[in-house]
Amino acid sequence: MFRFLLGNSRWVLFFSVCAGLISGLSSAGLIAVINMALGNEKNTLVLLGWCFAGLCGLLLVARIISAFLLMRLGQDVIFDLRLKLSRQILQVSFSRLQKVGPARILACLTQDIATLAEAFQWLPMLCVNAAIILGCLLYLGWLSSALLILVLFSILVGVIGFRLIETRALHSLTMAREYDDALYGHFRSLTQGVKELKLHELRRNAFFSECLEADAKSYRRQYIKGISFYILAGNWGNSLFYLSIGTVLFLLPYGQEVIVKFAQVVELDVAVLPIWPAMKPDVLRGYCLTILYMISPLAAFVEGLPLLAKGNIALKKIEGLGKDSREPELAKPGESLEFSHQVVLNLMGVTHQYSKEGEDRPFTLGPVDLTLQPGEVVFLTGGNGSGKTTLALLMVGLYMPEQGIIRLGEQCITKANREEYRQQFSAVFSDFYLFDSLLGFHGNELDAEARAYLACLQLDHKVQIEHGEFSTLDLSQGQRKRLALLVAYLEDRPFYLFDEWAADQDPIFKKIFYTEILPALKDKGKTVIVISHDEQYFHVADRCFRLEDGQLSEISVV
Ligand SMILES: Nc1ncnc2c1ncn2[C@@H]1O[C@H](COP(=O)(O)OP(=O)(O)OP(=O)(O)O)[C@@H](O)[C@H]1O
Repeated sequence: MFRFLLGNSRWVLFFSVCAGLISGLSSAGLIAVINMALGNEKNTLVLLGWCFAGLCGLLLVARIISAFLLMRLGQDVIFDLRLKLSRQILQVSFSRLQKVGPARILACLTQDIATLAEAFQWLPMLCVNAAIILGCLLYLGWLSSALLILVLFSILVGVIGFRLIETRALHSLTMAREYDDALYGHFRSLTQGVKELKLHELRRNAFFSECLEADAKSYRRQYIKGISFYILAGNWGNSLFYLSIGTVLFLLPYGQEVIVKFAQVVELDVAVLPIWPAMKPDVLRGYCLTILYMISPLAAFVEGLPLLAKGNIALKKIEGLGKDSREPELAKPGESLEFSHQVVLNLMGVTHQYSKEGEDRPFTLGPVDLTLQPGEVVFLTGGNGSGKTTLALLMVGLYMPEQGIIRLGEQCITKANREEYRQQFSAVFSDFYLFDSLLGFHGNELDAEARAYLACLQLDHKVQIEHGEFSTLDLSQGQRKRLALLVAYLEDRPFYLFDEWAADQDPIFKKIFYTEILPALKDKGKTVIVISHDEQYFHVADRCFRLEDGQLSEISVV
């Protein structure tokens, strides 16, 4: 995580770490002053008092600066990450996005970024506590090098033990995070499939116990395991410090006596023994004070480590998603090309294949050869799973042909102009999405124009439009589709695609769609592709095509 922060804003990190270090050193200075004041005469107390006040001030300012800078940095990074990830998702190809899956994307955008935010919030305290510990160690070294070695040894043993336990903790927390993805998938099913779940008790019970509860339990088990290891590791580190105080206070004097006696027996000069600290009372008092002072920042430091670990796991997940969805497909400025209106759309030998693991015969669409003239209304029919939507996605540029070429007028569609190409299409898919306002539209006449279309679509008694915002989206499926058609009208593009648009309409409006709306679009010179099963209206089409197992053939319209 530090590496990540370093890559994002090294100077802010540098200043905040410096401020953190100053605060830590001031803390150590405070202990030194307290220790001196405890053992000193009254005449030096004034000077020590001033030192104490100065250090308190410095400590306060340095802590505030360090915490503020790190908090700012953390929030800036999260802001950038949120936007970067969302931008990347908007730029990546549709097929890749389908492979990544909505549950994983949602889990990253909500859960992982929130976890990272939590870890960043804790980061300032981590730095301040680390600095206090460092300052205390420096003071210990100044008091007695032997005591410093003893404490460093305790820390080393503590760190080795901690790392050994932490490996297991990290493994469990990583596993817990994997269950999060699965849980997000179940939460989607819970909200989107609520009708089906409510209607079928056995399905509801099975979904609850076999999917939701099972994965929630696995998550809980792994999480508890991970955090328990951290609790164990943290207390192990803490107890080592008490052990080192006990050693110095109670064992060393006794050990000292033993060694002195032993030196006398073997006639050895005690002074030549290499590390033999002269344990003066003020050194001992300073040592105990410092260790006791260190214990709470150390405990806070250790308590925050699981948060840091979870932050790291979240960061890896976000980076993983970023990597899996990295595929800059927008054309660089200057590369995209303008298309002229009223041009021929040509699909030449276009294919697309879905391959799934374990599937013996993957679905293949094509090769498709199709030419659409401006102002032509073309119907596309075929059985379920025959490839109609796949062909539609290829036509509108959401899928890239694996083989073959798409030409619009004189231009072949490539990566460089695909974004521009897609802007030639207005589409209402069978799984369309409605935004609650007319995003991306401007102009003073927008509301008036939209209201006129609302009246045409017989929606004006249900929905109002004010400043480009729909008054409600709580409509029937057929009404929502009419609203989606309104948005497509406003887009006013050369190509229109309707994927089973009429399927949810009543017979009266179905008739209006086929006999009034489609001809009106044709009269305006639009090329219209209609996926439909309404054979009674096939005569409206200029040409009609059928798809069977991915193979396209023209059929008679009468
Ligand atoms: N994202 C996907 N990943 C893998 N296979 C897919 C995917 N989408 C569709 N398929 C497969 O491709 C085939 C064609 O699907 P498509 O949605 O194009 O059919 P369709 O003719 O529109 O069907 P329907 O009339 O039921 O909407 C199907 O066999 C389907 O299983």
